[in-house]
Amino acid sequence: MKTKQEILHSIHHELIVSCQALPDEPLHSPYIMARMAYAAMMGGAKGIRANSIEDIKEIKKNVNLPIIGIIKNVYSKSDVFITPTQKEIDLLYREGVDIIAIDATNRLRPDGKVISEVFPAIRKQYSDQLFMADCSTYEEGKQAYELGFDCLGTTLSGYTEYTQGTVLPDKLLIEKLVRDFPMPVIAEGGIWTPEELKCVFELGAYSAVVGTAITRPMNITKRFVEAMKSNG
Ligand SMILES: CC(=O)N[C@H](C=O)[C@@H](O)[C@H](O)[C@H](O)COP(=O)(O)O
Repeated sequence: MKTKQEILHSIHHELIVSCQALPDEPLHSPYIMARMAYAAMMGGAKGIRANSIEDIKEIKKNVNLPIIGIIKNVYSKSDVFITPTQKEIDLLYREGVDIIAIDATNRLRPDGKVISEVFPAIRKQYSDQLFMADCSTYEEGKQAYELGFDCLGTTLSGYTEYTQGTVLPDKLLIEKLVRDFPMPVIAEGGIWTPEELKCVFELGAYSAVVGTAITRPMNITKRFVEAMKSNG
């Protein structure tokens, strides 16, 4: 089994590809996500971000790369949907993923608590597990650093009510987190081009996750169609 340091080292300055398709997306299927992950590996990715136990199990059969695991679950009365409760964390831990990513925003979770109330017990219970904090702001990153997360992600910038409209990738957030916190900062969210990927690394990102631009053909098609229309 790899140590925490070995896992982090293996994704340092490397590309992680997010292979996700929710039930309402055209490619929703563990089989397809595993093929996506395999293609990403063949293309040179050094990590996979994946959602759900079903997808993770299938990806593991096909790909021998570190996995950032999440479980997206929508509960009523809460906007937190990326690994929102202890239940999803337990499932991911039992399945075994290299890094568990959790919503680390300041929003109320389905259990009525905020991350600063729930994470200390999780950190204690699963001391051998790497945790990534999916943040949307600098303050959330700071708090996650203080709470003992192992790496920070910019995943939720642009996706919380108070960050809506942020231009992605959120270069300013990446830059500030890198500057102030001596821990891996993973650039994630809205990286669409190789140039943008290069740029986030120049800003000091430890590694970067690219999802939609590689693994969501419907959205990629839309971009082409929209570009075509806007050019008359
Ligand atoms: C906000 C949210 O739900 N983000 C999710 C997090 O796991 C995924 O749907 C994204 O695809 C992933 O973050 C990668 O980002 P992008 O697809 O922009 O490269």
